[in-house]
Amino acid sequence: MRGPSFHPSPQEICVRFKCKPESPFTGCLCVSVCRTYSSMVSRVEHPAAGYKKIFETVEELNEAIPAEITGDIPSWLGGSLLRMGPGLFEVGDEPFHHLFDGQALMHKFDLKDGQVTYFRRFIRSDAYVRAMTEKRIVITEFGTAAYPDPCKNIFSRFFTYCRGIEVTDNCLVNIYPIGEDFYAVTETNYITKVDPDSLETLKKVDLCKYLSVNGVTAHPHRDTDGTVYNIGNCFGKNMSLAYNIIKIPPPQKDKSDQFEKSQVVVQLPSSERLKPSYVHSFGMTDNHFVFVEQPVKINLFKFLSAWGLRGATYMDCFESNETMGTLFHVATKDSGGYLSSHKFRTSAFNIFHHINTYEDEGFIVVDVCAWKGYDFVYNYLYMANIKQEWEEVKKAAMRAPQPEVRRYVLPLDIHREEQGKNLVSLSYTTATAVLNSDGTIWLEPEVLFSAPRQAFEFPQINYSRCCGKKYSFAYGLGLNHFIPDRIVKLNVQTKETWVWQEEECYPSEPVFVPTPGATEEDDGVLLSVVVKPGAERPGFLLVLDAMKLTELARAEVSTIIPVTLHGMYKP
Ligand SMILES: CCCCCCCCCCCCCCCC(=O)OC/C=C(C)/C=C/C=C(C)/C=C/C1=C(C)CCCC1(C)C
Ligand SMILES: [Fe+2]
Repeated sequence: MRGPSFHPSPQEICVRFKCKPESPFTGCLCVSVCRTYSSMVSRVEHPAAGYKKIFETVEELNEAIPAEITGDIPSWLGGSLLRMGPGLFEVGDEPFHHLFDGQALMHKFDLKDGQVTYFRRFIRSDAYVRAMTEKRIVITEFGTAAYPDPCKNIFSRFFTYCRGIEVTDNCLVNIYPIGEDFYAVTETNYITKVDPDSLETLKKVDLCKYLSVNGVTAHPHRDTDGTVYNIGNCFGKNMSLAYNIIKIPPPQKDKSDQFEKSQVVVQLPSSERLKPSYVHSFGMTDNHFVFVEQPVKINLFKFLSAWGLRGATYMDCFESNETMGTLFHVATKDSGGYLSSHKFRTSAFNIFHHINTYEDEGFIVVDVCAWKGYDFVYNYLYMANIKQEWEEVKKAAMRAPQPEVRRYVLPLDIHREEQGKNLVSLSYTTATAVLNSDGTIWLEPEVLFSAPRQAFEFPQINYSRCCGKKYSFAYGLGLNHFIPDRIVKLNVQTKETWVWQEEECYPSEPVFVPTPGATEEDDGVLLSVVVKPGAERPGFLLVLDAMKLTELARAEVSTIIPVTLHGMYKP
């Protein structure tokens, strides 16, 4: 299998060994050893279906375990890679059905003095603790319904329903700092304070106590002073619907509670009554917020009524709007003004991750990981889909929306007399924006990367240097029919790509860590947790040179590490 799978295509050369494509695919150095090549497109097949292992339950660890290192870890790299993901995929004989349901497991690779250790603990959320105590799924998760306790009599079961549904606090999606504290998060109103050293669960915080939001994304933005911005749905009084952008200030001199000082800074109206769009991330430049209102909708009527129904889940409340296309909203950051005078529109796509957003010569450039069409991508992420045999996995992904990295360009200064013309005059992009007679602006993107069923997802950038600024490099996880099987670097200016890939290896989102004092944007390393199921030590922390995407080191442990979604590096 290995030869054909890893050989470069005729347009590519192997960056490590400079092998040229040969026909047939044999006898080339890169066939047996090359792990890096200069194309994004994967031709790797997974007939052994080793990826199933990353979706299986593991036990937490009582103490950190040592890793065996090969290669050289840069001496300046001392800190912790913290990551979140599902780690318990069933409770007794009750399975969690969706990828985003498993109970939150927090992972930590510690790097210190050339040594690496690995540790993991489950978050003691109410969802987890009660599942462990009652030995059943007690709290409804994203795609799995909790059923009432069969031991309770009919009256107490009735009252359980009448109390309404308990919103999940299963913080499996991400971890980030607020002030000096660290929070594991999902997308509901509950975030969980954790100790990043011991991985202990410290405190559950209900954001509804402080802010008018029903939940916030797991992808906040952070200013250099530590101010945290985020966006969430708000189902207000009289069913008024909005997307609220919130601001949590940095630690206060008087040590007062930051949450007490948090506030809604911008309110963006929902384009459809009773049906706000699902929001997973947003863009932030030095002066603006950008929110993309996608055709994946939360039907509030279903949301409020479905909870009374036996077996309903969050997934049951989503629906697609087949006619609205996709809307871009822009708001100013400082004065909290909403630029409502212009409506930016384009055709339908799903969006989960913004890559970066910046201002240039009076335009806002918005780079995103897009999935074409209005069909909800999460419909394809049920465990029953992604744990199938490889041929079935591929068949299911054929029907799903197709991924593409896109650049949209929004003009800020618009004049009525410019109707029908392309308003984008940036020299380096083919993206267009045309003013219509009804005052709306129709956007067409520039495609930065596209290959059938090969996604560039879970994007990362050199955040501290480039967030909100013109930049060159994005790093991402390559999904092959939804299976994560490579790490990719994309030059968003030239569209050049680099790939790290190894047979039977399943990596995670690559986290960029800059070299101290670096002058180049891509001077640093990428950290990714990789699973290699058949290996003697099947889990490892991979350290890549972010410039060349070549391996610097790996630190292997003798345990499988289940799939992780997002995380951070704590220096
Ligand atoms: C790492 C490899 C994974 C392998 C396959 C991945 C394929 C991915 C393809 C697309 C990219 C998608 C990225 C999504 C990443 C992610 O982490 O998503 C997790 C999201 C979760 C768990 C969302 C939970 C949201 C909830 C519980 C929302 C609840 C609510 C409503 C639905 C409406 C009312 C408000 C409320 C309660 C907040
Ligand atoms: Fe995400």
